[in-house]
Amino acid sequence: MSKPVVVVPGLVRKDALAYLGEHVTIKQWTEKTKMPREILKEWLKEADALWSINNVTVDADLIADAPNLKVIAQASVGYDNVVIDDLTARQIPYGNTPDVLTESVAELAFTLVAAASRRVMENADFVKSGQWEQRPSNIKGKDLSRCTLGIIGLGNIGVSISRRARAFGMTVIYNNRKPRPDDKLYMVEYRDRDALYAESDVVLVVTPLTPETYHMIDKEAFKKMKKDALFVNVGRGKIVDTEALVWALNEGEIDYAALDVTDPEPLPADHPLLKTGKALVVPHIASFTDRTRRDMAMLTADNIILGVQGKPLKTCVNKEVNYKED
Ligand SMILES: NC(=O)C1=CN([C@@H]2O[C@H](COP(=O)(O)OP(=O)(O)OC[C@H]3O[C@@H](n4cnc5c(N)ncnc54)[C@H](OP(=O)(O)O)[C@@H]3O)[C@@H](O)[C@H]2O)C=CC1
Ligand SMILES: O=CC(=O)O
Repeated sequence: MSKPVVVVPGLVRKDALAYLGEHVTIKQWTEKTKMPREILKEWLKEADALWSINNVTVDADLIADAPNLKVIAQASVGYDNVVIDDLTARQIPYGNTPDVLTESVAELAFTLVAAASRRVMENADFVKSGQWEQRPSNIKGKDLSRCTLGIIGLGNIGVSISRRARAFGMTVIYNNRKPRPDDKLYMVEYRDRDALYAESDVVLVVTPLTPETYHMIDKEAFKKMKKDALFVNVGRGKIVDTEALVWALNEGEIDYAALDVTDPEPLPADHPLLKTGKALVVPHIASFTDRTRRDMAMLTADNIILGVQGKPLKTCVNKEVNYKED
């Protein structure tokens, strides 16, 4: 019997691909350029599974002529490039990779908080350029132990960030659409969004990107933050209105930004955000450690292998169509 066919429309880790290849036939786009959507649609006509990647919009149109598709999986927690309802309508389970990256993402998020609060990058640059003594005296640090961290999106990653913040002596408040019944366990207190902006020295966003969170952080939000607030985003770039962020930094509505995610991505080197001189930006690396990327890729491969066999995925977003154990 021939093996199921899995389409991989870009580069993914070789070790996970080798493992996947023991179970299925892989059809991979290996060009450096993005796979044209029409070619992907053509390949999907014969496919049993798709290993999606975040620059591909996965929707009803993409899979319209793919009658054999049994599963789609991607190596990320966020699935804002995927129209889940379109897959559910076709009874196709979608696997993402929660949990395995939580600690790595929290570590990077807290690294941004700590580095930005002491302006580590700028100060290191003064040393490198021979300006140890000439560094401006207005670049002062914040004592995190005297600061309140406001986390918007206290989910898996938010909780993990809150633990790190408490270890640094920070007070932690949070906002979700509704309070968590277990929040006392984490020693964090719920606030509505406006109260969180008003009280926080550090505002950190780690929600998914949804129609509700798109541009949730806009001019009005920045106006409600403290003038010396540090703003951190590890959720998705489009949760923030980037123009409003540039405005807020230039006008002194907030003090500084530290970002793992931006809109656009990649952020061009001449982008006005970088010209503010008040932003620490890293290129979407929060889960980028060798161990974690391996775990994410292996979990994706497992979800695909299970899916093509008609078995329940390990991690499934649209659980209502996840296959049932006999
Ligand atoms: N930078 C990076 O490399 C990475 C970024 N991410 C991003 O982080 C996101 C969160 O991941 P994770 O913690 O695992 O996910 P979870 O689902 O565990 O947590 C998401 C949290 O966001 C809250 N939330 C959702 N919508 C809103 C809203 N409108 N307002 C306020 N809070 C909201 C949810 O609470 P409630 O439902 O009660 O509102 C929940 O607590 C991902 O979706 C992804 O976009 C994830 C991994 C890596
Ligand atoms: O951005 C990364 C993710 O896992 O989501």
